[in-house]
Amino acid sequence: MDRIRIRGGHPLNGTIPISGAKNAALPLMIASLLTDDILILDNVPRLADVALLQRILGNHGVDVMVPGRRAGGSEESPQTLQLSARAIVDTTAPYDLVSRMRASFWVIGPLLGRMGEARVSLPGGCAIGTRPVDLYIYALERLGAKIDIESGYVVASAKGGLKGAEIEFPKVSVGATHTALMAAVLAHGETVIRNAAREPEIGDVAQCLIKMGAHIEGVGTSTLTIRGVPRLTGARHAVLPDRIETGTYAMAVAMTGGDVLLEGARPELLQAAFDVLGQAGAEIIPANDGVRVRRNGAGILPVEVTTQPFPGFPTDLQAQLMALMTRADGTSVITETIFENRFMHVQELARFGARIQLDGERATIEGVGKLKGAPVMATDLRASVSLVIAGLAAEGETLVHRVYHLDRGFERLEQKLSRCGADIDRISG
Ligand SMILES: CC(=O)N[C@H]1[C@@H](OP(=O)(O)OP(=O)(O)OC[C@H]2O[C@@H](n3ccc(=O)[nH]c3=O)[C@H](O)[C@@H]2O)O[C@H](CO)[C@@H](O)[C@@H]1O
Ligand SMILES: C=C(OP(=O)(O)O)C(=O)O
Repeated sequence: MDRIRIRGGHPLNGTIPISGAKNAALPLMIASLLTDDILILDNVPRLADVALLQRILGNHGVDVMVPGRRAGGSEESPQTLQLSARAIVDTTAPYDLVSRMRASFWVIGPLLGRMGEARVSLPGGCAIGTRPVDLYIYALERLGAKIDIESGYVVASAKGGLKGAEIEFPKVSVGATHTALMAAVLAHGETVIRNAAREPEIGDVAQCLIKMGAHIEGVGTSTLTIRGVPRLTGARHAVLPDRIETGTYAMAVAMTGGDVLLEGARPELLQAAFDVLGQAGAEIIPANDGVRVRRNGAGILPVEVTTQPFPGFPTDLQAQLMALMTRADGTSVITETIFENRFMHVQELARFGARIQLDGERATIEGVGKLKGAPVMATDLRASVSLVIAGLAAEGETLVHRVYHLDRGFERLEQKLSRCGADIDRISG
């Protein structure tokens, strides 16, 4: 199995291109199930999750084509996918595929909306908590679906079609909002989703659905009003830039010192994270073609941060911030309120010599003068990249095992970092 080797201690300087967002590309690809026309998606990142979702969609009958590359194009150019769900041949999403990726469960909304039935395995994804699906079931039942759980599958049917309804989520959920939205666009009548998640990736999907002919009001707010239409058409849409990848590299620069342009990044997508980085002593400078992040000379200052749904500080950057705070001049407190078990990086960061104490949802991080490289391994995507950030600043060699987590969510990670001066490479096999 591949490993990433890092020899720490080099500042980062240069340009890092930001890829399309994984967490937008996945639901956008799933939206292709809603139409028998062609959906063209530009700026799709080359990630293991995207490849796996192509297989899952293929199982339902979706043809996924990668149109001929432009002259001069390469593996580094953003990818365009053409998705055609002319005929849905199977409404079952099987365990062996869905158990590997949380977002694949979201096919349940479009399958139910278009076909009136779906049989989808309960999902897997990063091991960061129990991750129940009660809110999805609540939303689909409100839309008139009959739901049963049978042998690990959610079996949903709506023979006469879904019917618009009031859906008020008791808790903010990204996936349940995506699912309710994608189910409601083809329902009869009006749906109002209250306490909807406001993550920018939901707005991106809503904008694409509008291009496909959906009627959606309130995009970007916590109340979405959807007037169902009988059919959607094809469209062309570019995936928005990845705010979590942006924040991750920003924290890497804050950790190592240096000056990097995050090309194509949109700062308004992660204002809360940039505010925290500013408090920590990094300079965040908006540029025409992205955002510059710089830390030259100054030490890293400790912070107190609580994860929240958007527009708050994202849980998907919590592990990376913790890695940064291991080197702060003082004690930081990070409170994780979204997932109850998202601290798997703590024991691995300790291998570098970090001092972190856990008390329920609170982590107290006492900054240390230096980290020392170590063999490490993480059980989820963002935790894995937090170990890369620690390794970039640690003395000596770090080996990050179980690289497949990183490949789920970070495109060409070692290339992007090595071009900015990091000593990092992949050991295959
Ligand atoms: C592919 C993707 O976009 N994944 C993101 C998505 O995950 P995901 O959509 O799984 O996260 P949710 O927003 O649904 O989860 C938020 C909280 O709601 C709880 N919950 C959720 C559904 C439900 O039916 N019942 C319930 O209790 C979860 O256990 C969690 O405590 O949003 C998370 C929160 O920003 C991010 O960390 C993930 O990267
Ligand atoms: C938790 C994540 O992914 P997933 O929801 O697919 O497990 C993530 O992107 O950080």
